Amino acid sequence: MHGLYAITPTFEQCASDRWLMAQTRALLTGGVRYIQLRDKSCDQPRRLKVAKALRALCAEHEAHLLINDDWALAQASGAHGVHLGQGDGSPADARAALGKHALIGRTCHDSEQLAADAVAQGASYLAFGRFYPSRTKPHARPATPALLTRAKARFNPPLVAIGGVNLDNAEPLIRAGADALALCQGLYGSSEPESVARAFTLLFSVTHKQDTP
Ligand SMILES: Cc1ncc(COP(=O)(O)OP(=O)(O)O)c(N)n1
Ligand SMILES: Cc1nc(C(=O)O)sc1CCOP(=O)(O)O
Repeated sequence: MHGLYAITPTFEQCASDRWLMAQTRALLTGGVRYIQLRDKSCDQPRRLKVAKALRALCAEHEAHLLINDDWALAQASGAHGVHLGQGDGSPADARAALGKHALIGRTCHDSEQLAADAVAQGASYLAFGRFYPSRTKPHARPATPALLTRAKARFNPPLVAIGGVNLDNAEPLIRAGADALALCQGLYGSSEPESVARAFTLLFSVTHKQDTP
């Protein structure tokens, strides 16, 4: 896993499902490789309908769909995987349900111990954050880029950095060891989503080139 990872606004925050699809299409065209459906509603029929539509859009762009919190919805919609917070059940159970190829992400906040637990339970990637103040999740626990560097040296799975990331503050996270950057506001909040996604793709490639001896 590497590159740009877009997290949808909740249904409550979306102007409409049509808007969500149009914005997602633009982000995928701009180079986003992973989409996470993050919705907190109990509207199961709508959640399934949107998940299936996002799954089809991702297929058109050879991108991956993950579902936040809910591996049963991932299974029902044919998504590629699930993102699990600390209260969302174990990666091992999700792996048993979704199979060996599923992408299973785990929130590790600012903790190497949580990351070690996630690795032991078969997580596909480790998510650390938040790195900057986040309007999407104002009370998220702060983490620092130095944690990414330590985690890079210690763990094999890819590292995802999340929280308040934008084009102006992303570079130190890539340099510190983030394989992927996960953003909600910085991508879905943009009036020019395709251009912003392209600019991130360029930033990844320039930063990696500069870091290669
Ligand atoms: C890539 C990524 N990292 C962290 C989170 C946070 O997930 P979680 O701890 O489950 O919190 P909520 O998203 O459910 O509020 C994430 N969603 N994605
Ligand atoms: C969903 C989420 N989880 C976080 C964590 O630190 O665990 S920060 C966050 C919000 C990400 O959205 P934005 O890019 O708009 O800040």
